[in-house]
Amino acid sequence: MLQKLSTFAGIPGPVVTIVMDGYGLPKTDVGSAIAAARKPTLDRLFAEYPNIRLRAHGTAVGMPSDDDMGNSEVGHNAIGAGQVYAQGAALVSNAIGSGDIWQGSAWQEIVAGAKAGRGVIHFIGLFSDGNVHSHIDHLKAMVERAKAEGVKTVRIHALLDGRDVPETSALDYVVPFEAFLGEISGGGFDARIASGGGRQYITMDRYDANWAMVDKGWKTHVLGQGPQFANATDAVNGLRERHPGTIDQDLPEFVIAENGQPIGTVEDGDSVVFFNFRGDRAIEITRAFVEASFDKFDRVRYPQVTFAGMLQYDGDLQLPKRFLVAPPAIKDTSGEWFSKLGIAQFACSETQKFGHVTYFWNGNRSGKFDGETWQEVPSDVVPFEQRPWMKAAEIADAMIAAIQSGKYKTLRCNFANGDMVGHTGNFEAARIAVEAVDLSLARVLKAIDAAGGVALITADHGNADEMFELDKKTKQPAMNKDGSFKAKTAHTLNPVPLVLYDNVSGGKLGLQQTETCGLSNIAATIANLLGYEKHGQWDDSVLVIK
Ligand SMILES: O=C(O)[C@H](O)COP(=O)(O)O
Ligand SMILES: [Mn+2]
Ligand SMILES: [Mn+2]
Repeated sequence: MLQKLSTFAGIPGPVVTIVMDGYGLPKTDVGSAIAAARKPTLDRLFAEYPNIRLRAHGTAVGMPSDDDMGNSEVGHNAIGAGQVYAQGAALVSNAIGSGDIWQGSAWQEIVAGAKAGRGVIHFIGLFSDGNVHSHIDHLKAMVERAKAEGVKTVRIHALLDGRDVPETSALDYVVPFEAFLGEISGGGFDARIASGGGRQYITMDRYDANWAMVDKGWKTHVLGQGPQFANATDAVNGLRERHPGTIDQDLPEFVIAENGQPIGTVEDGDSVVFFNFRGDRAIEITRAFVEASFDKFDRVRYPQVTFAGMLQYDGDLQLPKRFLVAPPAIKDTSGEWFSKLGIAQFACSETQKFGHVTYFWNGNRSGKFDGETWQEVPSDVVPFEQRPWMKAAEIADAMIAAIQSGKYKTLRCNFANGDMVGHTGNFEAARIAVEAVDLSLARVLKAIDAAGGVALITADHGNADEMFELDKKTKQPAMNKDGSFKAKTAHTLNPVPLVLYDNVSGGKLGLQQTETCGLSNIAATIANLLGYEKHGQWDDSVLVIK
């Protein structure tokens, strides 16, 4: 059990953690939608309350290197668990580096399954080096290994990124990869890209927000339905011509065909690897492949395949049963230990981030701990630049009601705006997104004051803080050929804030800035605010008790 602190009895009211998704602290205001936003409440918080910067990227959140940006999965894992675990990106690259992945039963079954059928392995996944959901080097290693093991045919179904990497960078990946596939093919081995499309258009929906995307992905990858091209390079060029101004993540589907016949439909006896390591956007398509009875859309045809995920995407639901690399086993999360103390906990977000503030927060656990209440506000199903306020007001409503109910000692929520609108690359919309969060924050803080509580206001990684690619030399926004600024849709490497909103302790509490402090220091800080020592496994608290 967590011990009581001897020096501090804890806050009388609730301790509320507010995650402003995608709200980083940039080095320069140039290109920052946050700096451009009118945000009186946030400005007041930074001017008047204790606040520090937390590391939210790279090794501080379990990524392979400090060149890797943070993301919502690893960020919420670190916040909720109070610890840093090596994450999917690092685990897969280590397993490939050591060769352990090839010895595992899942890879061997994939190869054996293909050989027992037509000799075909399909690899479906996000086609970039973003390292948030996948890495193209992992795909390359698997194609090489498949050939070495005597597999005859490889078909790749490439989801174009432009969201974790520059927004129109698809050809930077497709052209060299098609060249690589050309070189490695021959002598009875044939590896080609067979289908694909923008990741926000097909296949990679999450949290049941829009199954129609997955339906479209199935029709593209499995049934081979869609506009036909001779190869993926032609497809990207052709789709860009037909849909001017559309960025990679939103490009429609394409199918590679020969003599009018798609070259890579999925058939009985094939093997299929979904090569993303991250779970949120992998679960729905995985379900379509592994569930015998399935009612989310009409699959038309349900090929009997040997299916594996790069990781297991949901440990509780064992989805999928076959996976190439074991996910991190996250233990002793704050949710679990607060539950053991009998502390009632409330978690809320809108659909797009609901799993982040529940499942990821609790160490990739889909069930609730005793005493937890979760509330999901349904997200709009529109391009978010069209509704940048998203559901911030409704999340605030839910939080205020939960605070006023007096039932909960800790509450947490995620405002998705800075991140989801940041990913669109639309500066003006991102500015409005930040303003929407500011308005909602003001309302929640009022309710916290009335309940005698405190808030920790933070973020899981940056995004809206850099809306343009900056020129490395001039530090000014980089330009497209037509003179417009190059939009940046990806997360940033910037630190995030941690503000202690405290009108209760009379100045007794503060925050300690250290060189290494990061998201994993938040759980212990919450424990201290509740009047408890941290769990032995958690990273240190940054709370100062004067
Ligand atoms: O899935 C996405 O939308 C992006 O790749 C990463 O964003 P997230 O980590 O904030 O979800
Ligand atoms: Mn996020
Ligand atoms: Mn994001």
